[in-house]
Amino acid sequence: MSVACDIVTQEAPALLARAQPVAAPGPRSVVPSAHARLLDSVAAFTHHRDIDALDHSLALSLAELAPAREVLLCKRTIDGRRMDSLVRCVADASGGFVVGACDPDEHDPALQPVWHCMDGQRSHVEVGEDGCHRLYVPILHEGRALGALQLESGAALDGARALAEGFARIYANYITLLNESERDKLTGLYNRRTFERHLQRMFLPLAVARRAQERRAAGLGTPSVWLAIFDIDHFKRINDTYGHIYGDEVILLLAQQMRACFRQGDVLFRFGGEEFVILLTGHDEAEARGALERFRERVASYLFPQVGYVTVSVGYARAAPGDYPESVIDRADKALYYAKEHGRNRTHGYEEMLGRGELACELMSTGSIDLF
Ligand SMILES: Nc1nc2c(ncn2[C@@H]2O[C@H](COP(=O)(O)OP(=O)(O)OP(=O)(O)O)[C@@H](O)[C@H]2O)c(=O)[nH]1
Repeated sequence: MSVACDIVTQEAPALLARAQPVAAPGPRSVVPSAHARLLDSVAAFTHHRDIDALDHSLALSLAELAPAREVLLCKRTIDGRRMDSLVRCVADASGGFVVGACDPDEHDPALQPVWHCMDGQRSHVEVGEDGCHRLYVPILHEGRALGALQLESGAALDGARALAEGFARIYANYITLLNESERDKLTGLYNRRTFERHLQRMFLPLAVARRAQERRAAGLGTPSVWLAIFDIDHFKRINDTYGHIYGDEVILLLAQQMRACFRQGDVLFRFGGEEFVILLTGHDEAEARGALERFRERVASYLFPQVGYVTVSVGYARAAPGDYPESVIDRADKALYYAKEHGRNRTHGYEEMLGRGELACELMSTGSIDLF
C-alpha cells in the first residue's frame, strides 16, 4: 500500500538520524536489553511537547521496535467525522526510515482499513493476497477513537500487537494532555501558539493539490488561503454592563456560531480576549469575503441571552506560501483596524482596500504605516 506524503523538513532529519541502524552488535553486556530499548523509545517520544514531533516519534519508534517496514498514524477530528492528520514512516533503501506528514483524504481507498479500525475500536491483523502482514490498532481515549495505527511488514506481526497497543495507550493519554494545551479552555478552539503550524499545513503541496482537484471538479479555479481576524465590537461595554460571566458566555456562543458557519476544512482559533482568527480557503477574494460576510451577518442577527445583539468587525488578507505568520496577521489586522475606524460591524480585506488606495491613505493619515 502506498500513501503519498509530504516530508516534514524540520523533524525528519533529527528522526532519521536516530533511525540509522547500529553498525555492528557489540559485546552482549553492552547491547541494550529489549526492556531498555522500549523504555528508551517511550522516553524519547513522550519528551516532545509539539504534537507533530510526537506523532513522528511514535511512528518511528514503532517501526524500529515492531519491526515494521511501514507505520501509519492516522488521527481524526474531534467530532470524529473527518481525518485530521496522517503521518507515515517508511523504511528506505539504506536501512533507515523516512517520516513524513501527509494531507489525509478519508476517501482514499488505501486508508479505509485504518478508518474502519477507528470505528470498530478493536485491533486486528490481516494478511493480504500479496503476503503482506498488516496490524491495525485503534488509539482510544474514554471510549472514543482518536485515531489508529497501521503497521505493515513482510513477516508476521502478531508479536508486535501488545507492543503497539501499549504504545497506543500511552500515546492516547499523552496526546490528550497536549491537545488540551493547544486549545483555548473556554471555547475549545485552537489557541494562538498552534497558528504557525496550521498555516504551514495549508501550504503542504498535497493539501494544495487536493484543494485544486476539488475545485476543478466543481468547475472552479485554484483557491487561495485567507486569514481573517474578528473582534467583538464594544466588548468592554458588555462586560461593564452585564459582568464577565455574560461576557464569557458571548465568547462561547460566538465560537459556536463560528463552528456552525464555516466549512470543515477551515481552521478556527481564539487568539485571546475577544479576538478570533480563521484560516479559510476561497477561490477568489469575493468568495472569501462572501463567507466572512455571511458570518458577520449571522452574528449580527443572533440574539445573545440577556445581552441582546452583538456585532463583530472583520479584517482579512490573503496568505501566500512562505508568508511569515506575523506578516499576514499584521495585514489582516490593518484591515480590521480600518473596519473598526469606519463604523464597526463591517468586513474589510487588505488587498481590496490597497487596490482602492484606501488603506494606504488611511494608514498614512493615522501615521501607522510601516515603510520598511
Ligand atoms: N468576559 C471576558 N472579557 C474579556 C476577556 N478577555 C478580554 N476581555 C475584555 O474585553 C474588553 C476588550 O475591550 P477593548 O479592547 O477596549 O475593546 P472593545 O470594548 O471591544 O472595543 P472595540 O474593539 O474598539 O469595538 C476588555 O474589557 C477586556 O477586559 C475574556 O476572556 N472574558
